[in-house]
Amino acid sequence: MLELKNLSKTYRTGDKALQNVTLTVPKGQVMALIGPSGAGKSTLIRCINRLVEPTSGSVILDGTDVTALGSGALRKMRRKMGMIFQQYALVERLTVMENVLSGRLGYVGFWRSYFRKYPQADVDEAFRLLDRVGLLAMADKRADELSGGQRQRVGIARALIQNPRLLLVDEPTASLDPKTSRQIMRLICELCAERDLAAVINIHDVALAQMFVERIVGLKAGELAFDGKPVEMTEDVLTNIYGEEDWHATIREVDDEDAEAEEPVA
Ligand SMILES: Nc1ncnc2c1ncn2[C@@H]1O[C@H](COP(=O)(O)OP(=O)(O)OP(=O)(O)O)[C@@H](O)[C@H]1O
Repeated sequence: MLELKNLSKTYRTGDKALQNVTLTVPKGQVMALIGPSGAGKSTLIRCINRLVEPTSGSVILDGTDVTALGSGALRKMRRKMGMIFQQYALVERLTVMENVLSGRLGYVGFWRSYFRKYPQADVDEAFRLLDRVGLLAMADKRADELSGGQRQRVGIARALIQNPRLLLVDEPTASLDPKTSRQIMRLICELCAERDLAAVINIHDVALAQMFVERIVGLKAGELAFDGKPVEMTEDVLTNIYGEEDWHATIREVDDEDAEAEEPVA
């Protein structure tokens, strides 16, 4: 469904952030992207929706070469890619509902969105999504009244109201406590499963990635250094990606019972 072919990015500064990255993400697959700071994870995610222009190579989504699109077609294509950010990127003075509805901006006309006159179907869907992410009672609260975990749930609902085919998720749990981080990862993975949505999740926490996703890709200095299942993530693999350390405590013995024992999101 998503294909990256020899994707490379060299910034004007000469930094080779990505070098010949080739990988395919099938429909419905949730993939975690790990790697040390500066390995190119954010660059890769941003090259997919061309917030960063790749220097060479291509990004194919549902058979369309995203890298070849003009600006109008790119705008339409971006509707298919929901983005979830580390710092949530909410409009603080707007309500939870308004923030969720802003995910429809790519669909409704300028004046309609300017006057915040969203179609009733969008409003109904926003209520459904808020219910699903556990925030229905908060629909009228201002974003700046929410906790980090609640903000990220709004960010998730805003990405989903776009009705995307792919979720691009940049460090969704970096600002959250360990329990909330698990809840957010679980929610993202459950929603992807419910909607047969593919996701690329950029994440520093290797154990958290192992706990929830089915595939982990490791980047090192802009190149693919690992592509496999969570159970294949050994200490040697981590040493290759991050360098020499005692990785024993980081690596999690993954088994299905563990994942099932987690309590569901309230
Ligand atoms: N706008 C930019 N201009 C120049 N160089 C950049 C720019 N953005 C990133 N880089 C460089 O590209 C490389 C990859 O950066 P990137 O942010 O993609 O890594 P990352 O793996 O996401 O790091 P982190 O985990 O710290 O967010 C780094 O060497 C970085 O300095």
